[in-house]
Amino acid sequence: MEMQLPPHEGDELSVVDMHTGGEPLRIIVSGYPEVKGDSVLSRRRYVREHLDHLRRVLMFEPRGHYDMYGALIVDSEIPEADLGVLFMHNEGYSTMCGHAVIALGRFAVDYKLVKEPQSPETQVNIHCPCGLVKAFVEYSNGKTGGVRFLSVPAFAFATDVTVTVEGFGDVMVDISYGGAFYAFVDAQRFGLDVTKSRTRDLVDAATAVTKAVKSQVKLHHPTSDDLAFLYGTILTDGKDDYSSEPTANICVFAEAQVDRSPTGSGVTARVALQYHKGLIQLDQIRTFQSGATGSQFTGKAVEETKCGDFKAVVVEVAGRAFYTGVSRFVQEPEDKLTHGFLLKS
Ligand SMILES: O=C(O)[C@H]1NCC[C@@H]1O
Repeated sequence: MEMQLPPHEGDELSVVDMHTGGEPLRIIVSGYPEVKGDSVLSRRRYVREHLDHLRRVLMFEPRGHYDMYGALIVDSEIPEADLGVLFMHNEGYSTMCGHAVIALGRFAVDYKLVKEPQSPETQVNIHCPCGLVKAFVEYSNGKTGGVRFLSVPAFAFATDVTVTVEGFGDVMVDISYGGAFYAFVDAQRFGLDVTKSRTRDLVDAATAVTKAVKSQVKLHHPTSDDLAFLYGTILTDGKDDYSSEPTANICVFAEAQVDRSPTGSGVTARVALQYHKGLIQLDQIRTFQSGATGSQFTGKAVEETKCGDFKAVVVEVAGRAFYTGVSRFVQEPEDKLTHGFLLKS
């Protein structure tokens, strides 16, 4: 049978679906109207104000689900960028997404968004809302493979900050930036284990921390106010001292959304924190494992730098993404649920 849709009205939205370490990435390849703006950050503001209905169509049910993640390719104002990108999730638009960069690196080479691919690696410069991220995609015999990327300057924002968390009392957190801000807490503080506890319990604890930090700590980013917000909380297994063994974490971001991957921007922020605390040296590789799926990324600090007055590091994160399919989505005018919905949790 030929896979054609019956006659329908309206524009189609076409996507390529991938996953990185189990975390979905829906890459929107056509069907979006023009995204106005003179910078990637202003385009992020534009989609939030004018095109948010399309995020709900593509991320929410019946086409997506509570934990769906998306990427919209846009123009970049940086001449060396091969592409600009906006990230979307269940609550809005993030500023950095490492699992998406790993998938987009492969996608950009496979879909010819970069000039002549090079072996053994092809460089893809991806302009994320947080800045330019350089991805390096394994390429040989016409096939793409694993991807590593170099982060924007990442820095420990504050360590040992006490916040009062509803249901848990005073909790000490570290706050670090890896293209987005995260709060970090050892899951043992809540009597939880990131690899064994029920996901719902981990989400409840992490969400309570996020709420507390958002209301009790004022964040600041040296280059833009658009970047100065807490994206989520990462619960860890506390194994921050250098070891060749993997260390596990689980990231709860946006509106209690759970990352299936080890979280590329979270690994970046966690490496910056470990480096700041003197627990790792430059070029010392650590393996980070997702508490949700067991999938792994590696991370290492490769260079000292500055971000405003903060001492920062460039972090290299590596992982692998896979294609899962392509879809063409339509919206039938009579369909009352066409605009997307989420179940109340
Ligand atoms: O890998 C990452 O950085 C992301 N994954 C979902 C949440 C973060 O944006």
